[in-house]
Amino acid sequence: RRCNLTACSSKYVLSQMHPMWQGPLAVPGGDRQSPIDIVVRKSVFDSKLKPLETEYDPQTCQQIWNNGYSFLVEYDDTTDKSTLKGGPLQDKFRLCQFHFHWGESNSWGSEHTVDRRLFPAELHLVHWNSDKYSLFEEAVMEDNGLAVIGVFLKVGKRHEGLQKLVDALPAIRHKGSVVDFTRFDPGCLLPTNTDDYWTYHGSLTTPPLTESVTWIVMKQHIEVSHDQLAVFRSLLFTSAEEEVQKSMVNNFRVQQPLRGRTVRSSFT
Ligand SMILES: CCCCCOc1ccc(S(N)(=O)=O)cc1
Ligand SMILES: [Zn+2]
Repeated sequence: RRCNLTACSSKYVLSQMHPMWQGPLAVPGGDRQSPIDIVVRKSVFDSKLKPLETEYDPQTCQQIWNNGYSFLVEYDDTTDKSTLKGGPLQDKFRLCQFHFHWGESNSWGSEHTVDRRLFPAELHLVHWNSDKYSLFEEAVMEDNGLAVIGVFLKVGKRHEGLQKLVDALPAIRHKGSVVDFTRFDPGCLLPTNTDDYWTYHGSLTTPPLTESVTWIVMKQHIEVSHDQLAVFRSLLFTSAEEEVQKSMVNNFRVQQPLRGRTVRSSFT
């Protein structure tokens, strides 16, 4: 693993080039990077944190595609039809896509950890602040531009709602493949209890790693079956033209320094 440490002033964290898709492990001046380890006993209960309010319209679901890092289910975010508000948020946020991160084995794969505990996968529901901005691409550059809900996946019973998505994956095995995907309610992927969560200010976990995300990490996980997760691993990082096919696994970023941030909890 090549790591060209650059000379670093106090302002710059050590920058290491990392192989594969992760890009730089840290960005110059990055003091609110994601993901992080959530140290439960150091999180601070905040009674002002409200319950999450999600209103997702399955009719806004459009397509599912393999972008070479993960697979994304994309929603029509030209109107306020699928929205998130409440929780730690002051504004209304529009759902634009959801995707997952997972490992090559069930022992790891999540991006966030809880007291260093790794989960086999993690779901990210990505929303942008439609009260303040008019496009995701605009919001992604702003401090309060994005809100991402993180949900941990555990291996257990089969997730009936997920199966429609799993059945679509063979059609998008290669990087760049897109297929229509409609009438999918992402609410079915949320845990039954959405009142208990941790929240902190962080960043995108893939390039451009911009520090524009209010993270909302659910305390309660969802369960998916071993076989459902195995289909995630049948996806490929590589496009159909490339000679060497690489299976899409371990598409997670390593935990980043907390840099003095406080993680708040909505529960005691
Ligand atoms: C200007 C184009 C940006 C494309 C990248 O968008 C992203 C990247 C990462 C995440 S994640 N893993 O932190 O939820 C969410 C959205
Ligand atoms: Zn993600």
